[in-house]
Amino acid sequence: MSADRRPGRDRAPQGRSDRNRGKPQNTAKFRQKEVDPARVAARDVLRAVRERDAYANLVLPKMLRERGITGRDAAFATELAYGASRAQGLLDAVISSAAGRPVPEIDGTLLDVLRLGTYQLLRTRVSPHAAVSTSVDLVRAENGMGPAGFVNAVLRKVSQKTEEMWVDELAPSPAEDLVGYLAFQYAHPRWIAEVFRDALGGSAGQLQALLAADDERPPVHLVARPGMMTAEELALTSGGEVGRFSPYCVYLAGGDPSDVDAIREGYAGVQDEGSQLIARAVTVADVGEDSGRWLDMCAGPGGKAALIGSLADIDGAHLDAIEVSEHRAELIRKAVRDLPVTIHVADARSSGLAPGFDRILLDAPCSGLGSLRRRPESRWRRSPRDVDELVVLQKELLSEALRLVKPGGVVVYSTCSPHPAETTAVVADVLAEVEGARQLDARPLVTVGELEGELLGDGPHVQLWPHIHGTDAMFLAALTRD
Ligand SMILES: C[S@@+](CC[C@H](N)C(=O)[O-])C[C@H]1O[C@@H](n2cnc3c(N)ncnc32)[C@H](O)[C@@H]1O
Repeated sequence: MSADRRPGRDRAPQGRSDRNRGKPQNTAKFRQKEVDPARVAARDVLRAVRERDAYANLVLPKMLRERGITGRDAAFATELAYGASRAQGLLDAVISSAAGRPVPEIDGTLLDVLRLGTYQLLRTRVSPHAAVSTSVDLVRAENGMGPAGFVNAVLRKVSQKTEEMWVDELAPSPAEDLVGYLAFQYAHPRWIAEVFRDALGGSAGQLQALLAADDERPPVHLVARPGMMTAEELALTSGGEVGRFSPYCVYLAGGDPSDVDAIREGYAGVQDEGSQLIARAVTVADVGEDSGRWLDMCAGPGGKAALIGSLADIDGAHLDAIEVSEHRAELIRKAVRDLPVTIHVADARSSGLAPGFDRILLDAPCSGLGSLRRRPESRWRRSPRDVDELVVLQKELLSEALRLVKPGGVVVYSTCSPHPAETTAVVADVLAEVEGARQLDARPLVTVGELEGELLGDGPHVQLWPHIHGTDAMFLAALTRD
């Protein structure tokens, strides 16, 4: 067992000076108290993320179900686990300053609780007393009195300043390093803020609005499956509001989507409105005579394949869906049940499928920098190197898409990333290499509802943004070949 994983009671307590070691501790002051299940669950999620590289948005719902945590407790656990995961960089800087040591020198199990406590102090309306005392209770129950004293001291120090005061004290100066300041303030790694700035054309105001939107809890978007129910019906039965752009979209006001009857019955699903627009774009492009051969080249877990499959069903078309991972192919099978979709577990660069498709979606594997809101911890796990590897794959997949599409057919290239290296640069490089390939204006393909004019930019591609469109930062380009 590594030193880091040893149970707390075996360790020298952190934060106590050597002088105090071995002295009897004041047990009356720290009487054993039961900690509420929401905070325990949030602490356990942070631990799973830190120790096992788990995904918070997969671990938490399962944990809440297994422990029977519902209603307000579930909402509080979600706020704490996701909020503390998203804000990790900011929280760690504050903790490190208050503890007087770098975060890697703090025991992981204590750090999880310190992050939760600091999040409550800086970013929630929980009273400072409750934020500190429940954190101390959590640590005392598991690690003992000494570590509980350390956590108590650090959090008391954190509680002496507001978030704004900590940002002023610890962030780079906005006059000298505006991107660094904004990245710190809105809890993003600096390199990601730089990528966003470049994708936004350098505007500091836009960057601030984007980082702020990306630092919020995202709205839940539902999709009404075409041919099964309308968005109006879904809005009525779910208590949500019909979306501004996608004709299938409903904004859920709150609550758990799995409580919505239409979702349980398979008439609706959870899907970002931007993803809905991209799936729809594939089906509305002009391809001349449509023989009904449609292809989704990177289909797992099947959100867009399910929407395209529903529209193919209405149009009498058929969708082939390729996915390299068997596990994710299984998820597609569940998503497209009863729809005219054939799943192929294969590498889409060499699937063996015959060319001549009318419509192809290449929703490429990407860094996911456009959907950081939905994957709370992911911004702290990504690195610029991830992007370099993905770009090679994205270009190979797009070249293959252009080989598989019929002359005059359409290839929609999309990413849930606004990173210029994964979006415009991939398209430009492939267009330069593939003879007869051309870029189309993608804007008419997503001109729907209130989405038109300035909201669609200068073309020929379309970039959606959380702070402008309320969607994930999805990119789409439309290509064809002679
Ligand atoms: C961005 S996701 C697609 C999301 C999907 N369109 C949806 O809406 O649910 C990219 C998918 O491509 C798959 N993938 C990665 N490399 C691939 C390859 N060479 N061939 C086929 N699929 C691949 C990944 O496993 C992942 O499931």
